[in-house]
Amino acid sequence: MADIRVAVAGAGGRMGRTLVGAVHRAEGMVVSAATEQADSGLIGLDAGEVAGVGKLGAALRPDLDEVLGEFDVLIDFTTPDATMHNLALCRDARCRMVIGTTGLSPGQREAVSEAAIDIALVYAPNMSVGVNLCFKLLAMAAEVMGDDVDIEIIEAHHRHKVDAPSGTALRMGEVIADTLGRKLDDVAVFGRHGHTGPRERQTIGFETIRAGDTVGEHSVWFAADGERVEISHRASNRMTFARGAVRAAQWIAGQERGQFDMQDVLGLREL
Ligand SMILES: NC(=O)C1=CN([C@@H]2O[C@H](COP(=O)(O)OP(=O)(O)OC[C@H]3O[C@@H](n4cnc5c(N)ncnc54)[C@H](OP(=O)(O)O)[C@@H]3O)[C@@H](O)[C@H]2O)C=CC1
Ligand SMILES: O=C(O)C1=N[C@H](C(=O)O)C[C@H](O)C1
Repeated sequence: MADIRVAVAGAGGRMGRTLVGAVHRAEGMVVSAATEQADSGLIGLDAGEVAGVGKLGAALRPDLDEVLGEFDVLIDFTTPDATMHNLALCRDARCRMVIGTTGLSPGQREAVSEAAIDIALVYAPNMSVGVNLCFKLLAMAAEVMGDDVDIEIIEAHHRHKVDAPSGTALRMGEVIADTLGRKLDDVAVFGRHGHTGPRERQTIGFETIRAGDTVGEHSVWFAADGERVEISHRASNRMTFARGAVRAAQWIAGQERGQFDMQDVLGLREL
């Protein structure tokens, strides 16, 4: 079987460089194209050299439309606007996508779902196996502990992160709210300050820490009187996300159309 040709969007970024390395090392896959922001000083450089894995023959281009036809799957960990631009191009060209970008607005999430009418894509705020296992554990904890506990989601990331709470924390909130029959938009409380009054049991709280080079940490408290369950995940390097994205790219190459997430890729949906 021919190698899967992968394009990496934002290949000069923290995740982009890690993804180039992960795809390069993966069996049956090649980095065939790469993009960066149009005014980036990296334009024209080789994606492999930027990622520190040696020359790969894929120069960083300023727009995905220049490399349409040169890839089978696009892996996109960039910004919401860049992802929307690439989504439209991939939809028109019928190319598959793996989207890791977080901070999408409700309208942008809707656009992802609409594009999946025509193309196959994986869209997930966290591609690590551990976090996706945690989503299952959270549903189980919410089911068992139900309305008798206070639920708080605490996340910490590096100082460069631009969206808050993290996409993972929001997805954790959605999983818990869905399990409890609550609507996250109605019960979410984002940080607290001043005279807040006592806590309302139905709320789900979000606390955000941005500090140093923290890769990504999430902890969910189910707190009752007399005991507390904590479900926590700590990523210590970005390769854990990149390896998940590579698995997603391999998996989505076998799909024709539809929106999927890492629960599908990892076979966790029916567990
Ligand atoms: N789903 C998951 O498992 C994970 C998701 N993420 C998410 O991935 C995203 C990226 O994170 P991170 O790598 O840390 O961020 P970075 O800012 O390091 O990387 C984003 C890259 O995209 C580039 N970029 C911006 N606009 C365009 C464009 N129009 N075309 C091509 N490239 C563009 C940026 O260039 P410039 O710097 O010049 O603006 C930058 O190099 C975030 O949303 C983050 O939350 C992160 C880790 C795991
Ligand atoms: O920006 C990051 O770094 C990360 N973003 C993702 C998120 O917002 O959930 C996933 C991971 O925690 C790292």
